[in-house]
Amino acid sequence: MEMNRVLTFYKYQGTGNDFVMIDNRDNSFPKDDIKLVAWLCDRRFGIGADGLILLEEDATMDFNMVYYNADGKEGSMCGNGGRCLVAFAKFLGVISTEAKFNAVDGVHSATIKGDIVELQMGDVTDISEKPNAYFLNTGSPHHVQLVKGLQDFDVFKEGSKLRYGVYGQKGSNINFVEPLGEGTFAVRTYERGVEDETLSCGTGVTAVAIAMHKSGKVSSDVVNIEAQGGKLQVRFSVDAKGYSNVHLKGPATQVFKGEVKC
Ligand SMILES: N[C@H](CCC[C@H](N)C(=O)O)C(=O)O
Repeated sequence: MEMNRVLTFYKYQGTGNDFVMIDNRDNSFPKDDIKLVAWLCDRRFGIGADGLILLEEDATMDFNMVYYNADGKEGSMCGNGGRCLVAFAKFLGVISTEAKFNAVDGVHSATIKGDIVELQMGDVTDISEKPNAYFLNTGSPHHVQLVKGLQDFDVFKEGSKLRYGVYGQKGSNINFVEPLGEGTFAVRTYERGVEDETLSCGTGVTAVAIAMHKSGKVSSDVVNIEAQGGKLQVRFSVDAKGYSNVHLKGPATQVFKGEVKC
């Protein structure tokens, strides 16, 4: 590491899924430095986060989102990170109450009111049914499995077993779900790229809501999810082609600003 560069960063969290945010509109961030990103995300040697996100200029949209998992590698879409980035864009004065931005899986629109960010996610048409689970892509790949006794469930052990054993090197994020009552589900997620349980996963929660609707466990087009780190809401439209107009809603908060030598 260079150690003579001083990087200004902001720390954000959305239902306990936390991110280092960097304003990279001047393109000064060394984007290919996997080791640097992994170190910034390290909870003991660095700042600590589930991921790192760059806010960049975009030719046609309000901004561009670049997302890295805590392992330093560029990840697929991150729903909570996207919501936090909208809050960061508002803080920077890049947007006011509405945003349209580019991310790795395409264009997203969003609205922000106070610290509540509602983010439109991609349409979902392919949902594969497995013996006792569902697999779908909501910007990131997600395995969704119903379990009993979720609070005592060994998410790390069972999650990593499925992540590597069933989905191989490329892997998948693994969500375990338990119904809590009409239209409400508790969810715990093992995240690929973090290789651990996180307190919340936005694309995961979105996948759970859609899979629960698909399986008939909920009939409403608004689904409430209680993640370990807080509550999120998912709504969608459904027709013969699949799920569209998918929205993920919940809080996104700035925690602190800092400078790091690297
Ligand atoms: N925490 C993220 C998911 C990141 C997906 C990532 N772990 C990957 O599979 O690349 C979210 O809120 O949607």
